[in-house]
Amino acid sequence: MEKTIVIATKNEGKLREFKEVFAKKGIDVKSLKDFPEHSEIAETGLTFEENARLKAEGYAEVTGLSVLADDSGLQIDALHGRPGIFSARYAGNHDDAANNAKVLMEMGGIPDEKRTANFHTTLVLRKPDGQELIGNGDVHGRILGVPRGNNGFGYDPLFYLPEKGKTFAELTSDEKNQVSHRGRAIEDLMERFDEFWK
Ligand SMILES: O=c1nc[nH]c2c1ncn2[C@H]1C[C@H](O)[C@@H](COP(=O)(O)OP(=O)(O)OP(=O)(O)O)O1
Ligand SMILES: [Mg+2]
Repeated sequence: MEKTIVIATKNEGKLREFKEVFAKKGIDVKSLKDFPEHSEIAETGLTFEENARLKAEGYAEVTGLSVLADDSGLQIDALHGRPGIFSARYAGNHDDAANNAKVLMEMGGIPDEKRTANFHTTLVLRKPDGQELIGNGDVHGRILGVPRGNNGFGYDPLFYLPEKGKTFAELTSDEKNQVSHRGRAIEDLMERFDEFWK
């Protein structure tokens, strides 16, 4: 039985979260750092699933191993679901501070009760033979007017979880993994993982 999964992301924040969760499950994970040749995959899909699949396929070619790719983003109701699949390149390309500033500017003047949003993750796990396992996860919260907290990455300082009374950036990584879109997508995938992996 093959034992290694390559986490095919260039995002250090995602990689940290995946490593924590998979280590607890006793699964050996590698990252793109273990493979010297890996140019970035263009995310030309129209959905999270299409983009995750493009990354899984692209990096499977590079590594020849089983690959897990994540496509995720923040969907803000008042912005009609934006930034959505464009979350990483909303303002600057992979510039978290610029992306957060753009969201805050666009949300200016929108009252608390209309600041609802959700984070979404779609995971595509692809075996070398092309078989796929897909997982999805969502978490609902609100967009603050002022960033709070120093943990996490991306839009975490703006994403407030009412039931915790904290933003994602104020949670420990364990706490975040228990409730986050990514944590839930991993759980969703894991429900069917054993059957897929054997
Ligand atoms: O838990 C999260 N907490 C805060 N922000 C998050 C989270 N999860 C996704 N995000 C944001 C970051 C990025 O702006 C976009 C994902 O874009 P996405 O293309 O999936 O990832 P990426 O380009 O950073 O790395 P890669 O494509 O190599 O996996 O959504
Ligand atoms: Mg990306």
